[in-house]
Amino acid sequence: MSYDKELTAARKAASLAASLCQKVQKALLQSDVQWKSDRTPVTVADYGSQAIVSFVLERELSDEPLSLVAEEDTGDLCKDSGKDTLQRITKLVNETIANDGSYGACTLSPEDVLRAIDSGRSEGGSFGRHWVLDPIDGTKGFVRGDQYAVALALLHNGKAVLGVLACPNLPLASIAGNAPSEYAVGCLFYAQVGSGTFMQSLDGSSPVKVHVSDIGNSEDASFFEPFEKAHSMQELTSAIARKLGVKAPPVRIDSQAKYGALSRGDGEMYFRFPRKGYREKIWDHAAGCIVVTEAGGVVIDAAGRPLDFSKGEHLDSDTGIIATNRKLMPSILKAVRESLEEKPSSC
Ligand SMILES: Nc1ncnc2c1ncn2[C@@H]1O[C@H](COP(=O)(O)O)[C@@H](OP(=O)(O)O)[C@H]1O
Ligand SMILES: [Mg+2]
Ligand SMILES: [Mg+2]
Ligand SMILES: [Mg+2]
Repeated sequence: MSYDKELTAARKAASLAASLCQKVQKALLQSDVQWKSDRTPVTVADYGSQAIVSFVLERELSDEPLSLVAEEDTGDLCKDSGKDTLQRITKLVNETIANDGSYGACTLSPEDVLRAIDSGRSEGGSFGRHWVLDPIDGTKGFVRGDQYAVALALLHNGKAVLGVLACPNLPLASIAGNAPSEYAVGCLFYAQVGSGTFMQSLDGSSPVKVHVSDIGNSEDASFFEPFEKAHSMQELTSAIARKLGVKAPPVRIDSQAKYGALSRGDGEMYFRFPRKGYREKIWDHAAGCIVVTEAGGVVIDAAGRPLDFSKGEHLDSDTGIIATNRKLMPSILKAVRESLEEKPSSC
């Protein structure tokens, strides 16, 4: 089955949302950053990006009802204290749509923006088609001026069938070994089931097909992990790396840009071991997962099972998530199993 039409819409939606985010990141005011009840940050760009993606998908795929599972909701924007923020978001969204030019003189009211953001309340599930959106994955990286990604995937009967990652701050050249890059930044990765993974610049250079690294000896391999210490147990990942004889230091960057970098072979492994009690969300992995698997990689949980996106907004991965190539997977799983057995249970 082809998802070409949906992929074209998704690439446009993610690119337009990324242009809104780039504009905000350049002039980010402290007042643009709020803290949600779960003590994680959200900015006008997270909301604006979600509104843009929802608007574009509705317009480009108007022949089917939109089912969107997305991270943000309008709870805080509907309060009196959210009025100014909503105005700011509405202005950003309308400027972004006007700059794009392909939707004529269309302008959204604040109520339209609230509706667009709240179209992301679908539960998803194992039947039918559901879009999955993280409007800014890596908000902490975004606020810090580092890596972040607009991550959009389509699930069909619980399986990711396409994924797009817009990574505005990711260099077009390899970031292997944290290489400082004087190259242009801004990558768009996209993949459709059975058709491989492609990368182009955000300003639309011709796409190149990408493939994960072919390195089969873990001593020659390097790994990505979250920048935020709170998001993954670095003591555990360094124990795993030691067991594998990895010499290179970890490359720590925010967001699913890690999946993008891995899909083009900048590194060979991505380890993510959240602390006990944390439940992963599907929007943090659906797009990155298919970008890596269509590039010839594998994405599994610590028990070696593929990620299951069919159970609503949560991923019930076992302990941690690993992305790598087929050659390295067996030795990684062995090192993970041994390291988990040796890990003090307090972590
Ligand atoms: N304690 C925790 N453990 C693991 N992941 C967490 C976490 N707290 C937040 N996250 C998730 O980590 C994501 C960022 O991934 P990374 O750590 O690879 O940059 C965040 O996405 P958002 O920034 O979209 O909220 C958030 O969903
Ligand atoms: Mg968040
Ligand atoms: Mg996220
Ligand atoms: Mg997010």
